[in-house]
Amino acid sequence: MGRVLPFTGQEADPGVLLDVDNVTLQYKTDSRLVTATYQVDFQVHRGDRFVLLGPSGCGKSSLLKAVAGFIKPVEGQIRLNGAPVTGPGPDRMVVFQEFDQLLPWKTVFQNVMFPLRSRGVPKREAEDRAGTYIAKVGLDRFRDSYPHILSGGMKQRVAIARAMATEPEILLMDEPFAALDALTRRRMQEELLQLWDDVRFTVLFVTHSIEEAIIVGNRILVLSPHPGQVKAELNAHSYGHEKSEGFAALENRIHTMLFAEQNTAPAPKVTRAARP
Ligand SMILES: Nc1ncnc2c1ncn2[C@@H]1O[C@H](COP(=O)(O)OP(=O)(O)OP(=O)(O)O)[C@@H](O)[C@H]1O
Repeated sequence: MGRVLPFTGQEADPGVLLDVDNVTLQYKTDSRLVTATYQVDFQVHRGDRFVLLGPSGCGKSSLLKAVAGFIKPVEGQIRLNGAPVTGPGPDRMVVFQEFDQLLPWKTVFQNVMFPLRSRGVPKREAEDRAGTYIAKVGLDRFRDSYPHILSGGMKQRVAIARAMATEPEILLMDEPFAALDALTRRRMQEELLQLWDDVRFTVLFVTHSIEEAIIVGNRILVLSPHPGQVKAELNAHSYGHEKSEGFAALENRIHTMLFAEQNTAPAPKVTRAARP
């Protein structure tokens, strides 16, 4: 549960679930220090489909890992429900790009049950939840199948059902559809939006596809090339797969931000679209 924050002179926004506050992330290797992101700021509200978008190497995955609690910021702080993130926790679940996230010796149903039982969810409740979420991702007929007979898209559906069944505060998705063929990827994006309509979960979604960001996200954080800094935060809540004029305009705007301005230093001033 959220804790009471010390008075800072600013009213905390009660709608904010995740607060990434001035976060710099670095990796130390034997030969050098790599700055992955520099002073990144953003806030995710409950029910947001919040997308981190930027070129390869700008630190999107690093930010997601920091939110998951796998790496610690060298500057700034990450807060969930007002409490600092100090490590992994059951309030955050990650869905990765790889198809081998599932335990190959367990069936679909057992895979979805596994994190529930290891968190102490009583058996009956765990079975109900697993069944519900397997149905929500359309895999009822495959609940007793083993992962090796499933397609890449089906495996990702199981990974999503498994994460959602734990009912985390926030679902963290790291390019979950990037390894799928174009048609399956499109179908998975639609299914994710349907699932969101149904369950209204909060998701932090990493992609380097501008199109995917606009389709999946209601908010898009555009990051500069390495080291990632915030270029802009934009609204994209009203676009689906149909490419309207608005969709194309937003796509062009983001494209210009990411590519045409690549040779200019990241602007210190952040363009932040007001929440609708
Ligand atoms: N374990 C690590 N050790 C050292 N450097 C790392 C490590 N992980 C990532 N980096 C570096 O940090 C920077 C950001 O990497 P990150 O994977 O977060 O970017 P990304 O935007 O997710 O890229 P991509 O879209 O290609 O996955 C890159 O320069 C990368 O080489």
